[in-house]
Amino acid sequence: MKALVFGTTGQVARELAATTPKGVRLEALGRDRADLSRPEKCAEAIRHAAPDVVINAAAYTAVDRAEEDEALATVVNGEAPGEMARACAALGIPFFHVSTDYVFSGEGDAPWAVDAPTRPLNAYGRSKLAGETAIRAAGGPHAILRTSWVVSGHGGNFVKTMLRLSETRDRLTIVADQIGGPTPASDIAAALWSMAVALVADPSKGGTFHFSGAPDVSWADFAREILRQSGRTTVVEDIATKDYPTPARRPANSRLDCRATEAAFDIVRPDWRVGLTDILNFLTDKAS
Ligand SMILES: NC(=O)C1=CN([C@@H]2O[C@H](COP(=O)(O)OP(=O)(O)OC[C@H]3O[C@@H](n4cnc5c(N)ncnc54)[C@H](OP(=O)(O)O)[C@@H]3O)[C@@H](O)[C@H]2O)C=CC1
Ligand SMILES: Cc1cn([C@H]2C[C@H](O)[C@@H](COP(=O)(O)OP(=O)(O)O[C@H]3O[C@@H](C)C(=O)[C@@H](O)[C@H]3O)O2)c(=O)[nH]c1=O
Ligand SMILES: [Mg+2]
Repeated sequence: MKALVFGTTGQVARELAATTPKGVRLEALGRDRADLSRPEKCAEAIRHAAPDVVINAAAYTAVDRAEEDEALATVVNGEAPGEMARACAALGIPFFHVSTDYVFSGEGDAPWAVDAPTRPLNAYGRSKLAGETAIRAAGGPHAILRTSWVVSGHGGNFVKTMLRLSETRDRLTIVADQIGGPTPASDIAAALWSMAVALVADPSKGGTFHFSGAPDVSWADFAREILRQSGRTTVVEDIATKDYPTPARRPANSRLDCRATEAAFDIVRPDWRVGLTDILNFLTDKAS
């Protein structure tokens, strides 16, 4: 089986490349070979590679920057995945895409079901929702995996931010009223590979799925566990979202109901505290 992956440098893209299963031949395209700001080029790349399955792991992920740059975010996160999905539909091959908890409004405290109404609060969320809609409209076999709060040893993420800030500060103020599931990129890659193998065998298994790490926590609790596991003495103080103003609004409730993913693919929510230990070990080894 040949898999074409969009993205080489991102958190999920790197883990997909590092964990390619036996029997899968991977071709990964970076920005130099497939720029998502040029959606038609991405479709052309799919036709040229003639893969058995396509996974899109590239996206415009700068949430605050997207507020001023919504047009580009919408091309990259909305139009490009739509073009990719149409190219895959024409070839009759399954298309895999990663989406986000930020398509939801964050109301209430119940976990969001896959078919719960979407209402993004920010430009990034709107652009990701546009991608979901375009993929479904393409009409081919596909799976959209919504995940949240992605972390890994690579790229920019909350774990690395907390480690960096704790180098110079004894006290961090972190929002405690946004709740969600931190998700190691390595677990997302494993889920995507299982789903890819399953859908190539049976394309009717597609749809929209949720996948996040457990347990659900606040960013403040997440920060405390990062610092605890790294042996740092920096203290985390809970603050409210209103006391941490940012250009983009973020959902208060990012809990994802992942039960349908377990039922369809036997993929259970991973304990992110275990993945976090692996990430911290990786970063320590890299530094020494
Ligand atoms: N990060 C998170 O917390 C979450 C992410 N997601 C989704 O998961 C997926 C993977 O995210 P993640 O691995 O964290 O992403 P990263 O932010 O780690 O990396 C983004 C990737 O997209 C690439 N990219 C950005 N713009 C373009 C472009 N115009 N053309 C080609 N490539 C481009 C980047 O390439 P380059 O290095 O060249 O810039 C990079 O490889 C995305 O769909 C994201 O929306 C969902 C929930 C949470
Ligand atoms: C650095 C810092 C952040 N925060 C808050 C801001 C924010 O609410 C939260 C997390 O900050 P981040 O900048 O990592 O958040 P953000 O980049 O919005 O993370 C999101 O990225 C996109 C791509 C997704 O799809 C989401 O699932 C989610 O992971 O922590 C503090 O309260 N104090 C701080 O010192
Ligand atoms: Mg971010």
